[in-house]
Amino acid sequence: MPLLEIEGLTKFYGKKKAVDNLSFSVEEGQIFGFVGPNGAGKTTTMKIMCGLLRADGGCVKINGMDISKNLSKVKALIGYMPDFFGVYDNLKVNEYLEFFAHAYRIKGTKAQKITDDLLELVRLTDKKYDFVDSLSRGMKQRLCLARCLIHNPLLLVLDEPASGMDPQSRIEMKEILKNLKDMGKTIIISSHILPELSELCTHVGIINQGRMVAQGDIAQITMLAHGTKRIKVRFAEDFEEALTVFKEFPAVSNVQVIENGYILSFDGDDNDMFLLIKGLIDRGARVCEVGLVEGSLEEAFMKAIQEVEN
Ligand SMILES: Nc1ncnc2c1ncn2[C@@H]1O[C@H](COP(=O)(O)OP(=O)(O)OP(=O)(O)O)[C@@H](O)[C@H]1O
Repeated sequence: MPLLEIEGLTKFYGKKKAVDNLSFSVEEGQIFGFVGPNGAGKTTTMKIMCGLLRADGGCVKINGMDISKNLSKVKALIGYMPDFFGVYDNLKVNEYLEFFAHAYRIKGTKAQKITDDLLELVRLTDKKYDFVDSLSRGMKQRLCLARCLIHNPLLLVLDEPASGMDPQSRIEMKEILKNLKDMGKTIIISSHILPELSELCTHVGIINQGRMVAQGDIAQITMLAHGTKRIKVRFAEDFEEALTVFKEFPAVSNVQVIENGYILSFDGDDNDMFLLIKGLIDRGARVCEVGLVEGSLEEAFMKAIQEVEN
């Protein structure tokens, strides 16, 4: 059973259809990138899945429970980070986290221990006694992330967690999200910053005009851009004979030269890949790297969006 299951979700604002018959699911342990242009319907979908907005049609299930029938139980399973951070006059960082801990009925030394652990996780331990409003935007967003984790939720829903951050803060946020991934958290993260998502996410859903236009794991989404997988093969030293070997394999096309290697389109299965690597080694190649080319998520995104618009 998937941790999150969305089926036929629809939401209107007046006559405007913001979410249009949207369906997707997220399994435990996945990091699901929710990608789309401005106004695509990401925030609306995330708010519905966290029980903050009511849908006009369709259904959201968390851990098999229908959110419309089990709102308080489901809310306890989710940590939601909105795309804005409020103003907190005269509240210090530790007071802020303890305040939210109390809201979850976590009190006393337990609340203090959770505060300390979370501040360490989001790298704000040295800001513990600073006023929240004195923090930089990046620090506030990290604090907001810590707040979402107080009740140890099963599912984290993060709406543009790195928006408006400088490059350094974005890197810090990405490192923290990687830590959460390593801890086995299931995360849905919306973003415009596609290349960053490709490093972090295991799966991606591309949304446009309220509809899911493409979804799959990173390899499937990357394939969208080229029609096939893009593979990088590198050798310990220059190996020009590779071009002859590639010609013997119909699965290989579109070969591009890089330093000590090649990037190629590969339309084959694991056995074809084994035979290709074996073929190269048998001809004397010192193969030192074979891997999927990432970073073409941007192209897949543009392609998916264009296909819908045409
Ligand atoms: N409260 C509202 N009232 C009316 N229309 C709204 C409201 N909230 C969102 N919309 C509209 O619904 C559509 C989807 O908005 P939503 O904020 O969900 O998109 P988004 O993908 O999160 O966009 P962004 O990346 O800009 O945050 C947009 O056309 C938006 O203008």
